[in-house]
Amino acid sequence: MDDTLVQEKTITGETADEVVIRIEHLQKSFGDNKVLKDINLELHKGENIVVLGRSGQGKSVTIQCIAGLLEPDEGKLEVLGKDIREMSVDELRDIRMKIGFLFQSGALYDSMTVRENLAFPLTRVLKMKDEAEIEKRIKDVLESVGLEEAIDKLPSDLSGGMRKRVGLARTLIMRPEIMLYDEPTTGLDPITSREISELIIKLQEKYETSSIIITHDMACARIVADRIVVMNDGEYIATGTFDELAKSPDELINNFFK
Ligand SMILES: Nc1ncnc2c1ncn2[C@@H]1O[C@H](COP(=O)(O)OP(=O)(O)OP(=O)(O)O)[C@@H](O)[C@H]1O
Repeated sequence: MDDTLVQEKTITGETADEVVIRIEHLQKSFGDNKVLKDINLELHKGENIVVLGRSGQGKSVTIQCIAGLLEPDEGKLEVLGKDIREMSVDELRDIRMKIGFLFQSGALYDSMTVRENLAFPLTRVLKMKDEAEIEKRIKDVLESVGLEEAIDKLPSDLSGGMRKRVGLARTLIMRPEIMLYDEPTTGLDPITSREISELIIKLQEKYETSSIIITHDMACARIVADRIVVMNDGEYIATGTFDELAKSPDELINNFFK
């Protein structure tokens, strides 16, 4: 495909489906460091977008803005139909519950068993009290990630891949509508990485989430991406499918696929 076509194809995608995240002219600086210069993106319901870009380009900063962990300086950032910058504290808290954020580390509590790690967000955040319902949700989500047998184990008893699965389960147990993944396969061997990538797709279908996935793992990108956006110098400079971008004559884009 002609690269110009890829470049000109709108970063906002082409379907008229429901938009769950709409970003327009988003900017974010840290002191003199202008990290996000002009970010524009639409994530549609059920879509998986992968963000590629060299280190330090602002990929994580963008999703931290979406998750409400960082405040943008300028621009529009609509999540599930409402601008995050205009939300009250209560609205922001409600929207955060609809966003699942999977960090690189998975961030499990080491001193808690898998069951306790999974119960924690239900009792502390959702304020659930019905123990039978809590146990049901834990077992259901563990079955989804294929880890029923690990329920009484501590994170230290699990492999890196298993910890990732528990991290995924802990995010999904909140039944988020949107999933944000920051390098979900980092530190895993290629086979486990592939298993996690396939699991991401399976879980997206089961829980009907829409996702933004930051990754440097091109095998993961190939498996999970409906669409890829390439970030450079504070902007998204191109979008397309894996195969479209892989054929781009633009060296900056093409380099990711070598
Ligand atoms: N909380 C913060 N305070 C100050 N500077 C920050 C903060 N968070 C990120 N930055 C800076 O923003 C820039 C982009 O960081 P970011 O982590 O988003 O990059 P990235 O594209 O995700 O990189 P990588 O692929 O290495 O994870 C970096 O220069 C970083 O130092």
